Amino acid sequence: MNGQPLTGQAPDTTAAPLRLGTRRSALAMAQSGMVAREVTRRTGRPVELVEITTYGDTSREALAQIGGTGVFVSALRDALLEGRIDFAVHSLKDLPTAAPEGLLLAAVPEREDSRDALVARDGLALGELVEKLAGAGRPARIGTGSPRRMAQLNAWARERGDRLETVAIRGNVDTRIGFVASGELDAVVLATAGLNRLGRSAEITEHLDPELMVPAPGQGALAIECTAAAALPEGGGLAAALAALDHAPTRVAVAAERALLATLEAGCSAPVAALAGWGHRSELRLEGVVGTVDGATLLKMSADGPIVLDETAEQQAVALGRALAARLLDAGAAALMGERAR
Ligand SMILES: NCc1[nH]cc(CCC(=O)O)c1CC(=O)O
Repeated sequence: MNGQPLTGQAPDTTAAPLRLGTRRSALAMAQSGMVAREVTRRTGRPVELVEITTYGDTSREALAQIGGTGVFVSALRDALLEGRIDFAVHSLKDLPTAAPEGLLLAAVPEREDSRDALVARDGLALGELVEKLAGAGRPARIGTGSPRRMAQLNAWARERGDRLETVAIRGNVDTRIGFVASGELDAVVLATAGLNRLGRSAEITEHLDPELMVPAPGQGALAIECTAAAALPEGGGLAAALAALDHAPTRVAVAAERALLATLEAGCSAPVAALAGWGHRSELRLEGVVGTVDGATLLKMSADGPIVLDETAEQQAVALGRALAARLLDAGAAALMGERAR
């Protein structure tokens, strides 16, 4: 392979390549390519990309109608369980919270920027955009497919007494940004991490402060998955090799975010946001948000826990996430259940 890194081990070309299953989207290919290079750099094993087409890639139905983003994940998991690939890379925020049978979360690499990003016309930030259009006598039209982003955008506008209109969109990054370029929408909101990985960070007109827009649980982080059998002696050391890419502080932080999500999912189907960050002296601060899509109600709470980064760290983080979810439910999160859950 060209562009071999100067550090790390040279690929052992005598070993059979590890097969990394990936979706064909530009973002999935970029993420998989990065992980493939990192696995080779750290283990010396060559990695080949195997394209897996998922129903979510070919269907034009709304994601909600075909069962959420889990559809992107399940085709890769089937390929793992059928032995067609050795490992897979997912966006962690797309992973269902239920632990899959027969599979192993081999590594959670260090998280990219977790913030959401605004891509707006004329290089404008959110406040400027809304004010400029108010002057023109109409609300800003902002595209996002995410109820979580809609809820927080609408809550922000309500608080300021400004008007904006959230417009449901889906499609890949090109399609979404295209709505702004074409003038159909005034802005779209996307994950910063995805844009960075695609080399499109120059198109971001504002990084949305988590004060305004708490990201999705796991946003900006990747998940590297292999079969549980890869950790057994006959697995050839694959699980241990992949574990070299693990970043414990990220893994523990997203464990707290996902525990909050899992607990809330059991009791409520409202938009959920969660972000855990490390403070001084191994303090993990978890912030959780539950709201209504119209932004009329937004419950926001946080919890701090000193966490020892030992082998129980994930369990400590899970306990923190569950405790915060319980407080949110007590404060009325359960009552925010959407129509579908009724
Ligand atoms: N829902 C799709 C999805 N899954 C992961 C990312 C971005 C990368 C990440 O969050 O790690 C995106 C696109 C987006 O939300 O803009």
